[in-house]
Amino acid sequence: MLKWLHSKKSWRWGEMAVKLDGKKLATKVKQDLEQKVSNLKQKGITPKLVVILVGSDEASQVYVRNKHRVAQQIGIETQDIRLPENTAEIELLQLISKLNADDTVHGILVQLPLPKQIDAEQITDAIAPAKDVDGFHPQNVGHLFMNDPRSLPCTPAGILRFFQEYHLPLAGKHAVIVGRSNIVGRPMAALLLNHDATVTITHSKTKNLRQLTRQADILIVAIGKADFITGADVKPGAVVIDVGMNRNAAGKLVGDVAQSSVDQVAGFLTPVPGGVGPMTIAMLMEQTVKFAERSVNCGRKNVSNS
Ligand SMILES: Nc1nc2c(c(=O)[nH]1)N[C@@H](CN(C=O)c1ccc(C(=O)N[C@@H](CCC(=O)O)C(=O)O)cc1)CN2
Ligand SMILES: [Mg+2]
Repeated sequence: MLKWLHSKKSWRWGEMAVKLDGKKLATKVKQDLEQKVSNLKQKGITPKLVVILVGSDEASQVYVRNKHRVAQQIGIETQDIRLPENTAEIELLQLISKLNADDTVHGILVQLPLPKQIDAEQITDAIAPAKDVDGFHPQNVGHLFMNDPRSLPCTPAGILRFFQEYHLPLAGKHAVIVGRSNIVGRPMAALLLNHDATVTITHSKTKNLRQLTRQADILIVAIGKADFITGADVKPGAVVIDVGMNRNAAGKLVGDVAQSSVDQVAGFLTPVPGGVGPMTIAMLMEQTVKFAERSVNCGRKNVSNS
């Protein structure tokens, strides 16, 4: 654990929130992974991640490019599969089936969102649970909810890592999650529950939502609305995690939290950009390396390197 990451300082009234630095933490995770990848390569295994992008969504292209860049920095082999916007669901299913059977591939990721003719649920169901680096397969979701996680969705995993690295306690704390998506809100709730937090999930139909957020020791906001949470909605000293990524009128990337007002009230706060986002990609790399390590333990070698 690196000393510079975690502040032992406790928050006091009138102080600005301590920034939870996702860029720094992601750098540390990636450095640790470089060593693990090098160890694997000595055993004849090169971790391999396949990323599939269907269509030409601009933001997705940026995220996918970043995934390949970070993987290559660490020494993970990647395969970049681009399919046209009008790809039929069956074509994607056939591709996944081939990749499931390929022993050189440790992780398969289909970038979301998908074009409307493709049912994302059919696709996540088709990826072999042992290669599901996104943790979206129902089997992996079930294991997570039974407190026996096999593969974690990357954004919640990255959020959990902040708590661990900054020594922020979870047991007995009241965590309020704003948003109930399959990618963030629901798995986040399971993960926090597994760490003994008391969890409330809120969403668009929740009555008196702001009364709940004001009671939160830990507030996780993933609702997709700029400035949805302000300082008035936050308990003094709370840990606030901003998962939002919205473009404001000036085209600037902003979260779901009004950062300048929440900064005055919260004890700890993730910035946007540079908070949760970089950790999502770091966790994807960690999961890919874990799957490759697991393949060693199962006696499955990476054929191209063995
Ligand atoms: N199959 C998946 N699809 C999607 C996921 C996912 O986890 N699996 N999550 C998001 C997109 N995403 C990764 O895929 C992602 C989004 C943003 C970032 C990030 O680092 N953001 C930066 C800012 C980037 C910018 O300037 O635009 C930050 O917050 O600092 C990483 C990953 C939906 N799809
Ligand atoms: Mg299904």
